[in-house]
Amino acid sequence: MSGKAILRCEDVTVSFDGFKAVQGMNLTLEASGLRFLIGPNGAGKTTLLDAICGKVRPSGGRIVYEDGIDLARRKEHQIAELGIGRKFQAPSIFPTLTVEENLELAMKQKRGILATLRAKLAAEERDRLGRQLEIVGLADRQQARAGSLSHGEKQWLEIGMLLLQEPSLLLLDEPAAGMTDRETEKTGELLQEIARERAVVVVEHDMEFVRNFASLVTVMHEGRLLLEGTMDQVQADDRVAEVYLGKRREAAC
Ligand SMILES: Nc1ncnc2c1ncn2[C@@H]1O[C@H](COP(=O)(O)OP(=O)(O)OP(=O)(O)O)[C@@H](O)[C@H]1O
Repeated sequence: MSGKAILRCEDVTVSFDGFKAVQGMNLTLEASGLRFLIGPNGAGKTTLLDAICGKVRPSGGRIVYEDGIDLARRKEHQIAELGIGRKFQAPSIFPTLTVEENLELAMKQKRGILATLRAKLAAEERDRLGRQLEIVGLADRQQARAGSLSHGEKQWLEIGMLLLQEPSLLLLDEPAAGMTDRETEKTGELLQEIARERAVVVVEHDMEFVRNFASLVTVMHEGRLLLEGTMDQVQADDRVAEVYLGKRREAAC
């Protein structure tokens, strides 16, 4: 691995009433790039993202961000302010507002001002909003009510809203779930694009999606790191086949 790490999970453990959902997990992320996090159900993938964004507190280990900030000691809102964005499966958009208004609100949150929607955006901000609409492919849906968007478009809008907060690290849970094939492809392309300038971690079950868009894959099993590598390496690994792909094959029978 080359480049500078933006995040290092060192021996991270998360317990729920004594049950270790994550146990001694290690993960290093560079400042940019798309990382897929895979593993069978219950492997601890979502819990690891929850620990990084402060939704749950690790019982052991360190989560070191940038130049030595230990996230395990920070509160969820502080972690968000440090530049870590989290997207859950269900989009949290305002359905009665337009696409543009949703993005405006996201931008104002970044400024930390509870301005009304009527407050004029500075020209520079307007440009940024326009660019964001282009990036997430919603330029022609700007005036549409968010509630009227397709499932895929809603997900992209939320990604756009998160990007306006200028995260250095973006964590996403199955962003393409429930999407059409075309939407899934667009989502993969979007993730690759946004991962040029920031670290992006995607928890994913759709192996075809991972195969099409992953360069580096981290496999978790029973709360631990099982393997890290390219999708080819992951697919060729017997342990992965046993714990993950094998289980999937059995399930499909
Ligand atoms: N709040 C909680 N309280 C108790 N147990 C939990 C809690 N959250 C998760 N777990 C347990 O921790 C384990 C890991 O769950 P987690 O959701 O992180 O796995 P996952 O790899 O994301 O799975 P999936 O792919 O099915 O979403 C599971 O056994 C789950 O039941």
